[in-house]
Amino acid sequence: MSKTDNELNHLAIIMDGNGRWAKKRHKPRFVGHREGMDNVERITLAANKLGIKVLTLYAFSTENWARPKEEVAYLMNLPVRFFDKYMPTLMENNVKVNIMGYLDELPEKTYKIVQRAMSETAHNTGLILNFAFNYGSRREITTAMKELGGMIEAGTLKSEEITEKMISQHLMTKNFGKYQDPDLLIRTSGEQRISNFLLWQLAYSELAFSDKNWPDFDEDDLRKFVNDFKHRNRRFGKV
Ligand SMILES: CCc1cc(N2CCCCCC2)n2ncc(-c3ccc(F)cc3)c2n1
Repeated sequence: MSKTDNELNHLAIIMDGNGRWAKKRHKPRFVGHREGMDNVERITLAANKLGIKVLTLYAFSTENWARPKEEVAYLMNLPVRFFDKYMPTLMENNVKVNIMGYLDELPEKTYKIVQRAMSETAHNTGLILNFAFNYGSRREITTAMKELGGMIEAGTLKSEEITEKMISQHLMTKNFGKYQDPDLLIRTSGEQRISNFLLWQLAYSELAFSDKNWPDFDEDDLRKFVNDFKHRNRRFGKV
C-alpha cells in the first residue's frame, strides 16, 4: 500500500541569518533585517500558493530585548514598514494576520500597527500569517500554569482534571484549533536549535534545517522542504 503524503497545514520558521547575510556583504545589520522583512512577504505568498493554512514566523523573542538599543529600535519599526509596504498585497491574497506575544510590552507605535493589521485582516480566510513577536515559549507555558493554578485556587478546577488539551487551550496558539501544532519547523542559517520557540507545540513536529541565511531562502527552497516533508515517515511517538 503506498504511503499517503503528509499534509502540511502549519509551517513554523525560525528566520535566522539576517545579520550574517549583511556581514557577508559588508553591510550594516539593519540591511539584513530589511532584506529579511522583504523575504517574509515572498515566503508568505509562496506558502499561501502551496495551500499552507498557518505560517508562524519567529520575529522577535523575549530575549531579543538584550540586543543593542539602536538595533531594537530599528526592529520595532519593521512592522510599520512591513504593513506600509505589504498590507495591499496581503489583502489581495486574503491573508489573515495574527501576532502572538506579550504585545503590551511593545512600543506604542508598534503595538498600534500590529493591532490595526489584525483588525484589518480579521475577515480574511486565506493563510494565517502568525508572527511570534516578543514571544518566549517558557514564559508562555509559565503563563498557562499560572492561569490553571488560579482556577484551582478559585475552586473552579481540580489538579487531577488538568489534561494536555487543557494546557494547549491556555497557550497563545489556542485559536488555531486542529492546526495549533506545527507539522514542520524550518530553521535557516545552519543553526540547529529550537531557541525557546513553541516548545509544547513542536512535540511531534518534523524539523528541517537550511544552510541558507533567511534573506536568501526562496520559493524554490520552500517547495523543496515542503516536498521532502510530504514524503517523511511521521511517527507521532509510535513505532
Ligand atoms: C521586530 C522583529 C521583526 C523582525 C523582522 N525581521 C528581522 C529579523 C527576522 C527576519 C525577518 C525580518 N521582521 N520582519 C517582519 C516583521 C513583522 C513583525 C510583525 C508584524 F506584525 C509585521 C512584520 C518583523 N519583525
